[in-house]
Amino acid sequence: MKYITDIIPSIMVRLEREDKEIESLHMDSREVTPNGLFFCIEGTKVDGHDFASQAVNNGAAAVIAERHVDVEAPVWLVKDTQKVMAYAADHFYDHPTKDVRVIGITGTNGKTTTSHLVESILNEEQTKTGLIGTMYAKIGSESIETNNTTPESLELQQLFAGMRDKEVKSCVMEVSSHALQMGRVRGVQFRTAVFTNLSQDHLDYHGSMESYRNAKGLLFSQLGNSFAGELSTAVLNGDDAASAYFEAVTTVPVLTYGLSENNDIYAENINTTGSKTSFTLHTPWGSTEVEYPLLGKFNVYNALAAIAACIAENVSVTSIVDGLKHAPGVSGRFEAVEAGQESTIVVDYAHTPGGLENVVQTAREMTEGRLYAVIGCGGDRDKEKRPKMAAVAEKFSDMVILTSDNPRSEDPVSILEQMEAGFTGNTYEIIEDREKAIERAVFLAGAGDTVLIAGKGHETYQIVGDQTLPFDDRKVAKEAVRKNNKQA
Ligand SMILES: CC(=O)N[C@H]1[C@@H](OP(=O)(O)OP(=O)(O)OC[C@H]2O[C@@H](n3ccc(=O)[nH]c3=O)[C@H](O)[C@@H]2O)O[C@H](CO)[C@@H](O)[C@@H]1O[C@H](C)C(=O)N[C@@H](C)C(=O)N[C@H](CCC(=O)O)C(=O)O
Ligand SMILES: Nc1ncnc2c1ncn2[C@@H]1O[C@H](COP(=O)(O)OP(=O)(O)OP(=O)(O)O)[C@@H](O)[C@H]1O
Ligand SMILES: N[C@H](CCC[C@H](N)C(=O)O)C(=O)O
Ligand SMILES: [Mg+2]
Repeated sequence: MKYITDIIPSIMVRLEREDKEIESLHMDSREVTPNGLFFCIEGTKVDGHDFASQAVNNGAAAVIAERHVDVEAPVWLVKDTQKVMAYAADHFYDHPTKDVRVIGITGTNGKTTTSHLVESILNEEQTKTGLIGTMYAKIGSESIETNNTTPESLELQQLFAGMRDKEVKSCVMEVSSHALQMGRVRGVQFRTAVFTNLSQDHLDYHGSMESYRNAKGLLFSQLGNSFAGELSTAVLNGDDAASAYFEAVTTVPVLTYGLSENNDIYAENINTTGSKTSFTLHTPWGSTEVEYPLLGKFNVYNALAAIAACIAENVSVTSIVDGLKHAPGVSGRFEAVEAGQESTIVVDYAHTPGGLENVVQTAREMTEGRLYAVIGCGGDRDKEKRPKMAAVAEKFSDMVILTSDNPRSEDPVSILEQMEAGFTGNTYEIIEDREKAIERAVFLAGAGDTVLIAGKGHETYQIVGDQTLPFDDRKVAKEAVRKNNKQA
């Protein structure tokens, strides 16, 4: 049991307030339980202030709001409920990140992949680690469903508290630019913060590349001395121009990684054999050979980011080498689909021009025959990336099939027209139905050819309007091979 004054810094409160004992924190009126504290959040669809009375009817002891709401319970007025909620959650759960070391990863692409590499390395030394990201949250081997890449603060701090209770020593997490901008991670004590890369995404939300970058910068500007008095570390991709900004906004020591020798940590002699990559790793403390089961230059960066983060976390070189070697493939990231077909079929999560460029190039390099790219762009997301993704796919493939990828509330045909504007030639087809688009590519591809199906990766659904329908690129591709064999 805690009092409101125990969890809300007084400086954030605007007017006098009546203290209350509270047992739980809520941002959804429908989930409020007796003696809960309800935070009114203005969302994109509705305004939480309109649900304050429902929250009180459900037993809320008090309400935290940005403006007056007419309810039979004390109302505490604050400037920004979402940010106050983040601090309150950290206090409510008694600062879990004091005990759980948090490694935060931000950047446009590579967060999920890098976090899994870090997890694999940490598991060499720790029996139970935590992970929070796009696909799920994990406490040891227990997987917990999440909605967002970086959950809202209440869910996030609850996850950290669960980790602390289960004696998790370290947690690696993806920190999205949305989360940084909305303050979901305020109060989180990051020990190591990692930057992967910056390229275009989410301009619908951030407005410009500069404010997108600045949002990511919040991870580095909020780094400082940890509760334990230890220094935090900023791990930066020294080959990416945005790192100069992150270095400028942080006060903590910086460790850089990349392919150029100017970096503290860099790779040399990169080699690919079968499904494995190896390189010579150079660090200020010595050199060693590493090997891991991922392909592509972009994954060299992800491996280096994971290595640098683990060096910052004092993990031994032996564990780093072994952890990378034993790293499992990440679901839906350059995942090969095997259904006995003659062609190579790869499912990937590239959903930005930068991500797609890397992955199409990697597919091109490993393809002797023709490369077929099946791509789409999400609805209710950055519109500017649509023609750019089409252009990038056209540049490196022999044929592009444009199709739907979570059109959400938008007209799928209009999304496809916006993508089509990016083509300069005519080696493409437009097949709105994703299943048919995949079937078409599988039908066209023969021995030596590759079909790259990008955009949905691990997703097992297609969001059309407000319906979430089952859809898994891997299953559909397998079924397409089966149908194709039957017809032949
Ligand atoms: C734009 C955005 O970030 N939206 C998030 C937001 O939802 P919303 O704004 O639609 O909320 P809303 O439905 O309008 O409701 C407003 C408030 O009223 C409350 N409410 C609502 C109804 C009711 O009856 N009672 C009630 O109290 C809601 O609980 C909420 O507190 O709050 C939800 C709960 O935390 C989030 O799940 C949701 O993320 C949605 C799913 C989303 O798509 N977010 C994306 C843009 C996002 O955050 N992406 C990033 C980056 C991904 C990447 O890596 O590229 C991420 O971290 O996931
Ligand atoms: N370091 C990288 N540089 C460029 N592209 C990358 C890199 N790593 C992965 N990609 C591409 O981006 C896709 C998504 O990778 P991943 O899921 O690791 O990124 P993410 O940052 O977690 O994405 P999200 O923003 O959706 O959480 C991959 O499928 C691949 O195509
Ligand atoms: N985290 C990204 C994932 C995009 C995946 C793609 N399949 C889409 O729906 O646009 C986003 O929410 O923008
Ligand atoms: Mg991710």
